[in-house]
Amino acid sequence: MTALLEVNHVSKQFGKDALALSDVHFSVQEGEFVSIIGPSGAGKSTLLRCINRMIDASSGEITFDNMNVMNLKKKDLKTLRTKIGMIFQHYNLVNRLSVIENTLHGNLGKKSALAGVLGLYSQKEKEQAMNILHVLGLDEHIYKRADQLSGGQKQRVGIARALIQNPRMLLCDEPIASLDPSSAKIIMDHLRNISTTMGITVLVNLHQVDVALKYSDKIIGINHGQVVYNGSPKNITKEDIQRIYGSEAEDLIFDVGGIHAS
Ligand SMILES: Nc1ncnc2c1ncn2[C@@H]1O[C@H](COP(=O)(O)OP(=O)(O)OP(=O)(O)O)[C@@H](O)[C@H]1O
Repeated sequence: MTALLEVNHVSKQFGKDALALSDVHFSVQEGEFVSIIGPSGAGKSTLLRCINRMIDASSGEITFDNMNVMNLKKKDLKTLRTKIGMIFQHYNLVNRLSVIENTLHGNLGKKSALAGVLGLYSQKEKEQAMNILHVLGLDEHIYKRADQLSGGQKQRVGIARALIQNPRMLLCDEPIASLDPSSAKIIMDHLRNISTTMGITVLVNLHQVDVALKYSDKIIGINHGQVVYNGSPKNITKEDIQRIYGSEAEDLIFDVGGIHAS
């Protein structure tokens, strides 16, 4: 396997005092399913936002698909963003548009401004959208307005919108934080399936340690902006969870009863 994403010694400073990321270093292989876990304020969202250049890291180097992310100019930045599909906690759908229109919106980045404004999509694009919605179990909702869907259905539309870009990687920022456990399971199963059967790399921020351990090939544990665990979920120990979560760890260790102290 080759590394699709390399994060080398990346730091992010907000203002004078807030060091959100400190010398963060890890790589993600093509097709891997990687979860980033850590307590609130650890730097998980900041890290994802640096990877797709929603914000600029203060120092270090990020390489994605052989592109030097931190030095990209406008046109190449657009290319980067078509290769990285984003999934958000609050879905970020356009409520008044239908499921298929929201899905097709994922292709806006590849269109001219005029075609985008007029909502001009080819028959091929529409067929691709239908196929993706079918895979995600949304056949019967294709023409419904987004605001008529449940949270779990909305998140599946969010995934469809990301997939239509034909991305190399999905970046998912707390994709199940607003969902009930059964909807959350459906979303995680789809994300895992996307990684396994489509070969698309998945990098996901999660609050739920048990879910991260169950679905991931690799866990990146962050505490106070630093990577304190980088490895297989199979090898993670009670001490590792304590290092990642500090004082919050006791409750979580109870949650992940399957792990044992080293
Ligand atoms: N725009 C900003 N300006 C100043 N400080 C910020 C900004 N964004 C984030 N921070 C700080 O950076 C640190 C990391 O925040 P971040 O949102 O990345 O954490 P997180 O691990 O995603 O937290 P959560 O799980 O609660 O979403 C926090 O101390 C936060 O207050």
